[in-house]
Amino acid sequence: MPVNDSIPTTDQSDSEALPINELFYSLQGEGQLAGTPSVFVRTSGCNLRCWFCDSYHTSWEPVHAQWSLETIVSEIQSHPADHVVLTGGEPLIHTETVPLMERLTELGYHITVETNGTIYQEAPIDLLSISPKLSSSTPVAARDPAGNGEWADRHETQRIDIDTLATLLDAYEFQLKFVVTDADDLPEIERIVDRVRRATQTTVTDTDVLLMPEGTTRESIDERRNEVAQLAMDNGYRYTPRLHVDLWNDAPGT
Ligand SMILES: C[S@@+](CC[C@H](N)C(=O)[O-])C[C@H]1O[C@@H](n2cnc3c(N)ncnc32)[C@H](O)[C@@H]1O
Ligand SMILES: Nc1nc2[nH]cc(C(=O)O)c2c(=O)[nH]1
Ligand code: SF4
Ligand SMILES: [Mg+2]
Repeated sequence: MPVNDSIPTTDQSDSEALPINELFYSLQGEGQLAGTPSVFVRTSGCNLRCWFCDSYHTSWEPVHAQWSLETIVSEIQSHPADHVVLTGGEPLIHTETVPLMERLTELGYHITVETNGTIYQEAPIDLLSISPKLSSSTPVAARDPAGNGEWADRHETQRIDIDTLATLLDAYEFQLKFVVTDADDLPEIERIVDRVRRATQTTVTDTDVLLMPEGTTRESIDERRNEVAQLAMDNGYRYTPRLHVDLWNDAPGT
């Protein structure tokens, strides 16, 4: 999934440039702000390797061009939205996202950051959409999309960092958005939420916890939607759709 070739790439000495995989205008498909017109800025590179990653070309096989802060901002301004979603890959591995968020805040944008919750950056973030990764995301050999389980140990070691999660919750408005593959994920979600509650100063209500069905196509979401909705009801958690998948299936740039 290459980036838009018509955008000039910057020279490598630009200290605020970012590796951009794609930038597009859509409706926020997930979480509390689902349905909100938003510009998505997708950085490339990730410290984890979920077997199901729906952004394969930012994690398993990164593809990107270096875009200057000015280019990113002017591309954002070309769309009729006042919400920006910074995602990836893992956007917070890049310190250059901080000046970008500062500039966007000066311009009056609402900023959501989609993150796996393993990295803290101090930045003007309006909603931190944290998606802590469960053991069912680990790329064991049988589920490895690119190799033979070489990433499994590293992913397993890094995917949950309770202290960082607590720091993030204390710093930002947040949602905790878990990708659910089946009912076996629920005990682990409860354990993580319980550990985070004990580590943070911030109140985490059950409706701050969102369950989202795993799946990148209408067919796969159809298979899980009702089971995940029922699990949300049974536990008092919130359900979130994947509205973009319902609307546009797996079309690029949506
Ligand atoms: C590609 S990730 C990028 C942000 C960050 N690395 C993270 O994982 O939160 C964006 C969102 O898509 C979710 N996601 C990725 N693959 C998915 C899949 N196959 N089914 C459902 N959600 C998925 C992630 O959990 C996260 O909430
Ligand atoms: N429409 C739409 N909504 C989204 N919400 C979070 C996304 C992401 O990939 O982070 C995403 C995405 O890729 N598309
Ligand atoms: S943490 Fe996010 S970007 Fe990284 S592999 Fe998992 S879903 Fe993909
Ligand atoms: Mg996505």
